[in-house]
Amino acid sequence: MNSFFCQIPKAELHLHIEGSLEPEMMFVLADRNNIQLPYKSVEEIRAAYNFQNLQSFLDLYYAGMSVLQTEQDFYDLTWAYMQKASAQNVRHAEIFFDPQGHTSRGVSFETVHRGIYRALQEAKQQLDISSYLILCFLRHLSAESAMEALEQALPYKDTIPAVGLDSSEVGNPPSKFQKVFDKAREEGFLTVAHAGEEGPPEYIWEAINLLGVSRIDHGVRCIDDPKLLEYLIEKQIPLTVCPLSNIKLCVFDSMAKHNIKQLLDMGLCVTVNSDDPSYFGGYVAENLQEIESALNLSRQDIYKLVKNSFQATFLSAEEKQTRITELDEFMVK
Ligand SMILES: Nc1ncnc2[nH]cnc12
Ligand SMILES: [Zn+2]
Repeated sequence: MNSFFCQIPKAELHLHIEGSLEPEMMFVLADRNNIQLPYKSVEEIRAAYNFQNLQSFLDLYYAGMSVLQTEQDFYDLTWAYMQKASAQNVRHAEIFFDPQGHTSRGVSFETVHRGIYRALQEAKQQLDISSYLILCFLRHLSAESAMEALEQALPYKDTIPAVGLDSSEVGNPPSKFQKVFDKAREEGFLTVAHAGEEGPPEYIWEAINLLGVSRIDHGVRCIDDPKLLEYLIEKQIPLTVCPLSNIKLCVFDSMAKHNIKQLLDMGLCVTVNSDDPSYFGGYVAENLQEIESALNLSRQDIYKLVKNSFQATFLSAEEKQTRITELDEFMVK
């Protein structure tokens, strides 16, 4: 790893905490909770991470989650990610969690939230990384189930500034969750949604027009709709792009064919993120390094992507500026 990509101050805005579960920890937690894994070794787990599309990944992702049972498990998972983020000079992280993936297995919302949130608070104190939590609804489940998850989150509203939408995209358009997102916005949540990862540009329009999102997660298929491109540029609606994820899930055939440089050059507010780093082979610094070499990015391109990452956060204008100043100081060193 080139140290520049580790050291440049950055924000991460698209990270599923459950997708940061490394195979080593999967074994430790399985042992601790007396769970039998269908793998004999860490190498065997990594060898299974060969995906044809989003669904083939999600099947393993939900199976992997089963080792997360106690508050301590969620704490350990989150603390491990924050240490990794600290080593890559992530200055601010906005982190997704999937409560329905846990409550459906009998783990309470409170257990999940307490473990994750405690680790985030400690990371603020000990590692000086700020963070926000984003509750994601699983779109392959019903709107009623999402509404239930929202109700469960209300007592924790002060610690969860936003809600999002993830899981199997095609066939589960944003419109399915319009009422849930209406209620979430009434309750004061900001909103984001995965859209245009595998699904069509129409889903990006729906996320904007029906769910009122502040950012689009992935969004790379906006390239198929010139009017949408124009709109995203004009409004500077950020896209949280995840290059290694897109290659592992066959959204693009190779990194050389990824459209992030094209989107950046057109003036979209694109950012680089890791999605599910343990499954896709890299955290945010590895994502930056991979696109730099495959797409011949300049230092100015990298600077712009990282600056966008701060601009696209839910931090206040003043907090954004503090971090951008730190970035500017790093660049002239
Ligand atoms: N890349 C992705 N797309 C949709 N849902 C997800 N959940 C975890 N990672 C995801
Ligand atoms: Zn994602």
